[in-house]
Amino acid sequence: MGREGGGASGRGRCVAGPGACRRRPPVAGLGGLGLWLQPGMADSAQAQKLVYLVTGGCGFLGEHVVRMLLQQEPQLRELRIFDLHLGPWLEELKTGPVQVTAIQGDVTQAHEVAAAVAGAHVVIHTAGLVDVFGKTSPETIHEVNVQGTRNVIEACVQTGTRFLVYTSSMEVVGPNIKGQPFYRGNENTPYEAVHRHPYPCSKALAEQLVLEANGRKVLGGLPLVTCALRPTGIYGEGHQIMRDFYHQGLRLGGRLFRAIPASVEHGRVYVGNVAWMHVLVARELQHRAALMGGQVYFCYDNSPYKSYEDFNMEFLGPCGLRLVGTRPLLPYWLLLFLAALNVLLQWLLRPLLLYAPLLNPYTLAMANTTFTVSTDKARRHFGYEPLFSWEESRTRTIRWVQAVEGSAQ
Ligand SMILES: NC(=O)C1=CN([C@@H]2O[C@H](COP(=O)(O)OP(=O)(O)OC[C@H]3O[C@@H](n4cnc5c(N)ncnc54)[C@H](O)[C@@H]3O)[C@@H](O)[C@H]2O)C=CC1
Ligand SMILES: CC(C)CCC[C@@H](C)[C@H]1CC[C@H]2[C@@H]3[C@H](O)CC4=CC(=O)CC[C@]4(C)[C@H]3CC[C@]12C
Repeated sequence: MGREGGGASGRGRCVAGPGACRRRPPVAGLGGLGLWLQPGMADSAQAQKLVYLVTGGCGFLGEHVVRMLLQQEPQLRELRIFDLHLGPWLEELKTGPVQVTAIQGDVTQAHEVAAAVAGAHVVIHTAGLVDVFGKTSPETIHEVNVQGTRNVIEACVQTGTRFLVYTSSMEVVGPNIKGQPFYRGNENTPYEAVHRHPYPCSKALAEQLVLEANGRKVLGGLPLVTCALRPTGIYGEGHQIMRDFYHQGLRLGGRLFRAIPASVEHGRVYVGNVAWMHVLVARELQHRAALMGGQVYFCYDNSPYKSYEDFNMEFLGPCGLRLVGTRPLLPYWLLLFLAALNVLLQWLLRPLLLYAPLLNPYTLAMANTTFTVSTDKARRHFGYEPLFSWEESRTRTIRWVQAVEGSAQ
């Protein structure tokens, strides 16, 4: 099979700023819901010899990757979890047969990264600053997402780690600054990937670094094998924005008001499937380096194509919320005005407090631009099939929102 890349390669320009799977269905969830098997229940008959490092392992996606590895990767001997903030839930993982090593560290500190990477066979680099709300400065976003990734690559090269999986994002491709739709596109669909916002700029630069590092000689002389996964909007247990929408709906008397036309499709993927794809890719990269090295893969599953708000209602509806209106209640120009006002308020209030509402010109443009993915590249290259059906993904997410509600009372 020839190399694939091309169209939606995402090696976009930043126009401003700095830039035969063994399936074991998880049975219990995150955050004490007990939706997963106990750690280390992977088949002990298989040789446990590999050391994995997950950066950002205490984040929304990272926690799912960590739990999925413990459950689905039989070759695991040691799992290192590197994060700026370590979660208390890590303690419960330390009782299983796999050695779980929690490392509090900062990806922007090259020596901390090198110490964590030394001796690891595989690195899954999910750590990143996900900020499209203006909470952090563009410089900090660049430092964490780009310099942090550079540090991870250099650590692999210096210490002899050969396999690196990078969590990129659909945002590396788009939506672009022109708001052009990307309708059911794949990794080769032509699209003008031009960004202005610091977050997509940083993800595009970091992805480029990772892909360009493929083939570099690591300590010992063997080549580094890298690839990048590009999730669309991730949802599922632990999704902070879903929680915010839920609480906002409760405050508004069980109602949310439609802001986006129902016809705008937004790509979404369940966190368990994104985690599963990371586990599979990390495993198969070791066997299919020639095919998979230097490649990008969108993360996809069978979640339906819907608008951002209609999709959220799949979970918030069964939790008692209602989306009011079949069309946006406010005209687009007014939303844009309010979004611009929020930017002004953010700037004015900065010396006093951090004002970072969901609505700003960037998030409005994101939510208002069709961006959906339809591809089978991951299936063809490494046999990926979603581990969770849409029904399971939906049920798990609803259960989690209900538990959030319960714990808030
Ligand atoms: N949430 C989403 O919809 C999507 C996320 N992604 C990517 O997935 C990755 C994970 O995102 P989420 O889990 O949503 O975010 P998150 O914020 O929940 O997790 C990121 C983790 O990285 C850690 N981290 C941040 N700065 C760090 C630093 N300097 N050193 C060490 N650790 C640091 C954080 O403490 C956190 O635990 C990110 O790289 C993000 O760009 C990609 C597509 C969609
Ligand atoms: C009130 C508004 C009219 C609606 C706001 C919705 C927005 C907060 C979200 C709409 C699209 C989301 C982004 C999208 O899913 C792609 C993403 C990929 C990432 O890598 C990180 C997260 C995000 C930027 C995601 C963030 C929230 C939205 C902008």
